[in-house]
Amino acid sequence: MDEAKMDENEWRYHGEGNKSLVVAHAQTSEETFQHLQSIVDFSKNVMKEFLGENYVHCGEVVQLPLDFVKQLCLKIQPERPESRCDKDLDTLSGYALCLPNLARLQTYHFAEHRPILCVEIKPKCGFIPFSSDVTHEMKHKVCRYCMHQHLKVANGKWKQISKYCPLDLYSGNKQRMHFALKSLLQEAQNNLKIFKNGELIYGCKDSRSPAADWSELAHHLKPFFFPSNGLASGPHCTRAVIRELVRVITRVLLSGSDKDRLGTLRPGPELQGPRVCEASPFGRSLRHQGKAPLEHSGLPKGCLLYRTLQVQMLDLLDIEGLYPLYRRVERYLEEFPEERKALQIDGPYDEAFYQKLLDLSTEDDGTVAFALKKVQQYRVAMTAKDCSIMIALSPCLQDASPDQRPIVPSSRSRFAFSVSVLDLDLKPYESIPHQYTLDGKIVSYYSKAARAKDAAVMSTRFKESEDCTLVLHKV
Ligand SMILES: O=P(O)(O)O[C@@H]1[C@@H](OP(=O)(O)O)[C@H](OP(=O)(O)O)[C@H](O)[C@H](OP(=O)(O)O)[C@H]1OP(=O)(O)O
Ligand SMILES: Nc1ncnc2c1ncn2[C@@H]1O[C@H](COP(=O)(O)OP(=O)(O)OP(=O)(O)O)[C@@H](O)[C@H]1O
Repeated sequence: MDEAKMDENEWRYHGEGNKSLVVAHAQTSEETFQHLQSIVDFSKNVMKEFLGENYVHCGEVVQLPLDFVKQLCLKIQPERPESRCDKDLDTLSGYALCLPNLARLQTYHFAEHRPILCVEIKPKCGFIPFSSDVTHEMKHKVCRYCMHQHLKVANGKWKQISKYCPLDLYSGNKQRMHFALKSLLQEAQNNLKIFKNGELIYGCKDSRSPAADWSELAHHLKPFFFPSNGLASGPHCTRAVIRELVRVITRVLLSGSDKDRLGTLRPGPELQGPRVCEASPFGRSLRHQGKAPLEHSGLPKGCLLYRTLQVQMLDLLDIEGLYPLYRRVERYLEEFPEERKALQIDGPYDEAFYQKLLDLSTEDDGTVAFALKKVQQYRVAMTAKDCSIMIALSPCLQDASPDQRPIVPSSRSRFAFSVSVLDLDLKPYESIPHQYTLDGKIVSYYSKAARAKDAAVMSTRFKESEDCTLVLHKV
């Protein structure tokens, strides 16, 4: 074992069974501090540059008294979902990341006494890979999210397949975006949460969570969207409130000015792959109706969805093209382990790190430098594929004087709003082999499921056609 870990003060009691006593090695406080600081640096020097400063809140590393941390952990333990309780909280280092509460307005602090609605969306990957390294034809037709749904349901992570498809949300087409948001509202999984005054009122924790209740949600939302009229309750009211919510969120998602400092990625890789996922029920229903190819109005360049998609598309090679490059870096590190620091694999995530990400060339000159650049771009892209968007909305009075604050109107009210991104810690280098294996599993499971479905459709058709089979006997 590593000599550096031979200090008994860094070990602590973990648990014991009949035969074994388990002690666990704790990271030193210094390591924890460095790790948290690298998250802040990455947000500040990379994500803020790419996504724009209005959307990214980097936070800061703070030191807390250990007693306070211990008491806090005990206090919140009963509220943690069971599925997360296998992860221990760090109660030893005394360091934590302090972030603003993004469920509140980030633009308008003096309105904090006003009620706040916050919608959190984890949109996932918004494009279909166009890389020529992709070997599975299915990956050029169906997006990863839609394929992954089948595996997640089979594994019991979620109860049923969602109709949400990220390509609909990222389309910039209002109709498709409405469909995507409604689908999220039907089957929130871990892609949608709604908070009222900071308290979670909608969204599920795991597959055991009760089914979504729209009328209860509408009851919470009604005062925001229909503040002064006595819109009756019942299904009509529920539909009206949900419709307003979907429209307002769509408007906010399409907002954002080109004038905000745009990341240097612009004009960045243009969307090359298909713009519609074959598994999206929206696309399928249009195809069945024999309607023309879907209109793609595109996202306005200033909006957060556009910027996030640009960063996601730093994954130009797909995991299939990336994995051999990762192996190249690995072989180099096996030979020269001391080079890990110089390669900046674990940071520092500084200006130099950011600058290297901007080179989008895909011409492989066989060097470790090329492989490393693509690996780092892939890690950044994966981070953007897994981040969440927080939209905070607070009603403003009809007669409030117009100023610089962004305002979104709904049919009966107006909201001051802010949009922020969260969960921007860079995906670890070590997770690349896992990504590669998972990708294979997702595609092969989906292909099997799709084949089984095709077979079922064929057999129904066959049965239907049996009704009018003519059996001709030889004479
Ligand atoms: O691989 P995916 O697409 O399933 O994404 C994982 C997420 O699952 P999801 O598909 O959103 O339900 C997963 O979400 P949950 O923890 O399951 O809610 C994590 O965000 C995970 O990131 P990390 O490994 O914790 O840094 C995510 O892993 P990464 O692939 O981003 O590393
Ligand atoms: N600054 C914040 N303000 C308000 N809520 C937050 C903030 N940061 C995190 N949250 C809430 O906590 C949840 C978990 O945070 P986060 O996604 O950063 O954790 P994670 O462990 O990185 O998650 P993942 O499993 O997606 O990797 C978020 O979905 C959000 O609801």
